[in-house]
Amino acid sequence: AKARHLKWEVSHMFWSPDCEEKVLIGINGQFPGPTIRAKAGDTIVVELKNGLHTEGVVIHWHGVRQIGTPWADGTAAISQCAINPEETFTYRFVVDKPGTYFYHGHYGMQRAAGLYGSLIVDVADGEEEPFKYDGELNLLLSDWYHDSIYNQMVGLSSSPMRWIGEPQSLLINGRGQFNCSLAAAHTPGTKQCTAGGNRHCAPVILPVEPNKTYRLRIASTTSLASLNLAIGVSKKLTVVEADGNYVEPFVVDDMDIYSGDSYSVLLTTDQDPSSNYWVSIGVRGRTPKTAPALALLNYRPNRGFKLPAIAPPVTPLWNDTAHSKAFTTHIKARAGTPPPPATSDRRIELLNTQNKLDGHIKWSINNVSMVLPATPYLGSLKLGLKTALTAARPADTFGRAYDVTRPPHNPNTTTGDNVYVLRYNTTVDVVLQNANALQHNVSEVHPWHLHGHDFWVLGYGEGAYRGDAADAARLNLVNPPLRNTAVIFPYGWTALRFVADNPGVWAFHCHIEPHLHMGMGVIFAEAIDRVGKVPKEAVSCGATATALMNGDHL
Ligand SMILES: O=C1O[C@H]([C@@H](O)CO)C(O)=C1O
Repeated sequence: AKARHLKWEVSHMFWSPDCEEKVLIGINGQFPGPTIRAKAGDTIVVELKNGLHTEGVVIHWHGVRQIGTPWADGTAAISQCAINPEETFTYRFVVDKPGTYFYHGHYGMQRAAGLYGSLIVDVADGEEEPFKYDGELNLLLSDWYHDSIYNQMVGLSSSPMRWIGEPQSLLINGRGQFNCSLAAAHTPGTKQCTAGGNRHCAPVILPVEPNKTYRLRIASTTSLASLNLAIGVSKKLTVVEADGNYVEPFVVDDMDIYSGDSYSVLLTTDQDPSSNYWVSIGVRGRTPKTAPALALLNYRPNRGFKLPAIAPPVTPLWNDTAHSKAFTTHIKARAGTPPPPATSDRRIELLNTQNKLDGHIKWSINNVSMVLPATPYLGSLKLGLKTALTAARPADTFGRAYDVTRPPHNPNTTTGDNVYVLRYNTTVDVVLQNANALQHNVSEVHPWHLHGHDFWVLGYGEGAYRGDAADAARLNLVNPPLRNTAVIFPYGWTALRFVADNPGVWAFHCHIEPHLHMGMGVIFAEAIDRVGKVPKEAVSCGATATALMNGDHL
């Protein structure tokens, strides 16, 4: 294992990810940010300089559990102070598990402004992956809005709310095409994009040799969109990894990818090699208003930009929920994955509702919408500051009387810290309960992401969770997949289990950027008494703060 030192500077830059010039947040002049490639057991050291002029920044290493380093999790107001302009903060953490990961901003809506990149961890020297392949292709998926995140955030917190709407473009490795199609010949009413050039929005070309097996690494950092990916004519994809955990291999024609998910799938290039083929990414779960993203699977020695004669594969209809459920529930842990403890010590049931607060629209968990504090929890809880927690502790249950099939009877909500205090080494069950939003007959998809852990996804159910024998019978304790992101389907529930064995303060939230911004999350404060020495620069800001902590005074 070795240490990999990286020097990064975050800055605003002009960029044209979908051929329209906008301002986004890049790293070292690149968008997406640099790909980190490491081996399991390596230590990653990122010296991150904030080159934004007037706002803080942090970076979260999505899927890295940060065992023993909770201050490196990169969550503003939770694990650290936002890094001020001109300041440098050093992230130092171990990537202990091979897999497909990514990193992204975790302050305000900076992820949606383009602050993200890939993080790929290979097996340690001398180890082997449990499947074989000849080459690798990396697809980092995102969605893109022409409105700045400042416009978006002001809209979301205005009364009446101005919803961000659907994205203008979907991006593959930071590239998309707005107002034109690479496959215009097959898409009536669209104009053909110019394919070539080295512009920011030039299409992604994925070079392959015929009759080989490729590992596609796919991750989604979308702000809003749930996605589906399909490739070429013989679409067979073998799913082998999810969120940095091996899964029991299974074959699909197309696959769903929710924001926060990552996968590896194996693709055999056994199509007629005289042609190139389309990789198509479409929107699921919400009425799409965004054209599919296309990339070219380039069978060598064809030219990269040789357009396929056949149409792009059509991804399933956005509201074919049965198709989505079939895919998601197919995912099982690969043999050899540790099984969950047979029982839990605590069950936390979290009702997800859309609510109103003085005319503003919020998302609430057990009727409390999360707000983050001025002082990061990791420091304030470790020091036992009386001001660290504001409200009473949130409830572990929402009661069985709530009707999840209708808009909330009383839509009024409050705000709070939503901090759950977890005892060391306890086994915690979380049941995420979906419900009807404010509008009648609307219940949305929400992908929930947990920091600091993988959880076992024990099962999914329809309607209200009752905690009775019938619900218990729906849980898989034999080979549930280990993941860090799990979706709740409309009007359904999802049950998760994890062991609170990683002291720290961990966010658990909807990975839809505007929903988190509207309060859709909770915090797990886990065994704070066992958190090691927190670096001062994580939880105090600037040299004067450090000096004061050293006992100096003004
Ligand atoms: O949070 C959301 O708000 C809108 C809608 O419910 C109100 O405009 C929407 O689709 C969301 O996901």
